[in-house]
Amino acid sequence: MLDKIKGKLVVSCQALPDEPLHSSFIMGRMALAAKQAGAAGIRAQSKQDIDEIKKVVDLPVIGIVKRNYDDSDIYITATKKEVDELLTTGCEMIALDATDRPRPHGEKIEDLVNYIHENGVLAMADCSTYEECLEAERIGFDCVSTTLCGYTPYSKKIDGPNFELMKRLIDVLKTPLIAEGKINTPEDLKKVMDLGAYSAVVGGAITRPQQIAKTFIDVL
Ligand SMILES: CC(=O)N[C@H](C=O)[C@@H](O)[C@H](O)[C@H](O)COP(=O)(O)O
Repeated sequence: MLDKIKGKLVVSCQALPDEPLHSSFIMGRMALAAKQAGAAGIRAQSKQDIDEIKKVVDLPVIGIVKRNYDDSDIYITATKKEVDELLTTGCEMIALDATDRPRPHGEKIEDLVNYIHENGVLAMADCSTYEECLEAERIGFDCVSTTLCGYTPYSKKIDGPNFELMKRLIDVLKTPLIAEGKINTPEDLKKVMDLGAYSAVVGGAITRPQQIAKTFIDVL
């Protein structure tokens, strides 16, 4: 999968239950639209959505399951239960929260990564800081991403992509850096790829119409 997405765009097709497009059928059509536009991969949430997407497009999929737990703030593929759900889908890569926060039931990130690898699937680390990306590389993730930058209480919140963080990471990591999070324009995407990102994931700016409509309404 990593060869297929190198230098190319992955489109995240997600709509949670509280979003207007929440529907596996619609996520499948979003994935088809992304494929027709030339996307090299899809990032998707939930077994149901991934099963549908796999029926409609033959692109590699980064799978996640978002689920909240009472004993942890981690919600992106938090435990083995979510990994097991994803392993039934045939997704090529599983992304999981790799932030420096306790996981539900005291589960350990190293155990989850080993388990994913034992099942022949790649593992992507969704991180929020420089240090977390380095630790993810040490643990043995196949690629690391900036997905959660600005979404942990201790990471820097900015409106667009954190170019500075990406540049610092690209300079030191041997593991591919996937740029993800708040890539809101084609210019943002060009910039992260010019910095040396291995690949990039764009979500809301392509697949969340409520977010896209707001960018127009906000200028009025
Ligand atoms: C923080 C979090 O939960 N991010 C999620 C991770 O899968 C998605 O909601 C984002 O859409 C995805 O990361 C792509 O980012 P953006 O939509 O900004 O292009």
